[in-house]
Amino acid sequence: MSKFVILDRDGVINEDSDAYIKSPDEWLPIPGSLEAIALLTQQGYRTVVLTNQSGIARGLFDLSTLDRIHDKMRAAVEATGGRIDDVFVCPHGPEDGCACRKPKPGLFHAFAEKYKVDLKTVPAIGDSFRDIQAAQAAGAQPILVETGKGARTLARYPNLDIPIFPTLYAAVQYILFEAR
Ligand SMILES: O=P(O)(O)OC[C@@H](O)[C@H]1O[C@@H](OP(=O)(O)O)[C@@H](O)[C@@H](O)[C@@H]1O
Ligand SMILES: [Mg+2]
Ligand SMILES: [Zn+2]
Repeated sequence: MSKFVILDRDGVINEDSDAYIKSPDEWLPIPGSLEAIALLTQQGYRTVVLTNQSGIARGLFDLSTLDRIHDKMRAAVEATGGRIDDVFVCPHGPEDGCACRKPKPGLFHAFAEKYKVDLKTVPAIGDSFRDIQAAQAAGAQPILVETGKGARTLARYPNLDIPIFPTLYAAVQYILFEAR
């Protein structure tokens, strides 16, 4: 039985921007995040990314640019000894009423269906409140990191009853410790 970890992208793996990540050049890894994914891979975990990319619907970048951003992300992770097994994207905007834009759980359901996984066994690491909401709606195990928008999330919701860590690396160490 494969062990999975779900990661949000912007603000967890790479630096986020209020102006969106619109090109491969704007995609910059958060210090320690590539090493955190490598640690998961080396410990036998499969890593999937679930990400809102409303920049597509907003016309800020197109799907081929998003593919090039993800090519850069995968290459950077692999160069550090890790692997990203899959990426699930919501390309829609807030007004599109789709089922896949977090905080809705549609991306989680698409992942669980494709890999035949029981989501209650899967940690889901994010920086935004909507990441936590989507994980809870899907029955996964939400974890907040304070990178990206995480510090803002924690300031706005100081009483979150979920594991909270300063970085992805710290969150991965917690996951590995809990699983021993
Ligand atoms: O954190 P993930 O899900 O990987 O991606 C978030 C991005 O799609 C963008 O999501 C936007 O939210 P709106 O989509 O405009 O509400 C803003 O928060 C941007 O700053 C952010 O870069
Ligand atoms: Mg994020
Ligand atoms: Zn969507």
